[in-house]
Amino acid sequence: MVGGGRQTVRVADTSARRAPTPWTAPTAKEPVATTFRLPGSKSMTARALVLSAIADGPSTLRRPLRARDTELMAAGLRAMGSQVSTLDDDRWVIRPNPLAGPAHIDVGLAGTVMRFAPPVAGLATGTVTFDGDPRARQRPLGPLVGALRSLGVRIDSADSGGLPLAVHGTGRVAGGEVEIDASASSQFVSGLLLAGAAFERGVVVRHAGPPVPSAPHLRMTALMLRAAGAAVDDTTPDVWAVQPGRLSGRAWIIEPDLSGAAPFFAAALVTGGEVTLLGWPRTSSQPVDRLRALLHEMGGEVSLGTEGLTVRGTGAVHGLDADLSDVSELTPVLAALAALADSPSRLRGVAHIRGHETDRVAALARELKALGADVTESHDGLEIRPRPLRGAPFQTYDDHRLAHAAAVIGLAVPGVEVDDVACTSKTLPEFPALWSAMVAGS
Ligand SMILES: O=C(O)C1=C[C@@H](OP(=O)(O)O)[C@@H](O)[C@H](O)C1
Ligand SMILES: C=C(OP(=O)(O)O)C(=O)O
Repeated sequence: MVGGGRQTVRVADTSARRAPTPWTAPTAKEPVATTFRLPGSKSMTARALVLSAIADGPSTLRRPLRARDTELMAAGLRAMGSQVSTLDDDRWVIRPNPLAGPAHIDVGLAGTVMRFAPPVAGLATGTVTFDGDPRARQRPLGPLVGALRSLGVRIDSADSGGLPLAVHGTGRVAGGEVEIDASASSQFVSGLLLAGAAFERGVVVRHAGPPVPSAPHLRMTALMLRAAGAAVDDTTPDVWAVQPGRLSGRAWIIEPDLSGAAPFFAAALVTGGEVTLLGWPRTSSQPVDRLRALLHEMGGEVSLGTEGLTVRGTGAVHGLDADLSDVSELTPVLAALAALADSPSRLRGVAHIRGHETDRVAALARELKALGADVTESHDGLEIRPRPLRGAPFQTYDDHRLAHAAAVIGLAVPGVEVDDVACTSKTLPEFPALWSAMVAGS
């Protein structure tokens, strides 16, 4: 078989199948009242790992996220020669080494690993192969592979342009200007930029196509590159430039994960309770103002105090009409709130989440309908008209954020039977324990 005129890769299927863990989502008898800590942001941990692996000195990550996605990133960088010590939960240490193959990287189901690691592999000497869970082979990757090829990296791919891949690194990437359609994922752009300072001519990425989602994640990429010493120009819409140059090793302090906190904050709204996330920074690279506005529109209050970020529910949950393209990770939890609201909702602008861990638009429509909600699916979102809900089986499709959505509904609807809560290990292995403790305390 030949992929795009190039040799197609065949590597062993490395997907580790877990036994599913069924879970009855606990129902809240009282308003929740909890103050809790969360591990670091998945997105910041992934970026800090990549930047540290191509820096010119050692780095530390304080309060990183230990979860499947970030462990896979650490393992992938290790496979290419970086020293990545993750023994201490609070402090990971990365010592960069010359990157080299042969190596194999299991991306699991992590968009960050499948989009951020191949550009780094282009900088290695030798061949680095990539594969992941069956669903990872269906997630969009072709535009990134095409962009890397035009920047001078030799890559074999599946016919689709996606996984499995073999990146034949030569120890150098010419870099320069490249055009890409990044409408399927902002991570294509982030991946090119994160490695771009180490390309001989740096990189200039021009997006052409429907709008790029997840603008806050692109700002996070630019911010963290600058913090590592890179010169980044993101002043022109849809164009990002990173000058060639050395990156410094540094101490990264990882913020708590705002998207991971979203279901807990939603619990404050559903139960009319109060939830505080400790350790929230004064200034954040995550879209906290947007979350504040969305939760406010749905009936909650968000405030930042000395203790942390607090969300209070008022007892009422209102419907929402919003374009979520910049915060699409929040769609499953907001859809769950919408199903419990006192008025209809329209969640728009998220066509690209059909390429996330599962087709989230279709999966949410199907599972919310199974609970009795009146849902219409459009190409780029959902219309949700609340109706009385009933307990029923709820399938997660290996998607951690589908499990979060089920948990939120379960607070108010007894008998939501989640087929596999262990899929939350992708970004927050502690989820079931933290959730049950929150509800038990209510
Ligand atoms: O760069 C990142 O860390 C991420 C970017 C977004 O990806 P998409 O732009 O593909 O939605 C987001 O949904 C994902 O969870 C994390
Ligand atoms: C879309 C997500 O993940 P990924 O980084 O795998 O794209 C997510 O965590 O909601």
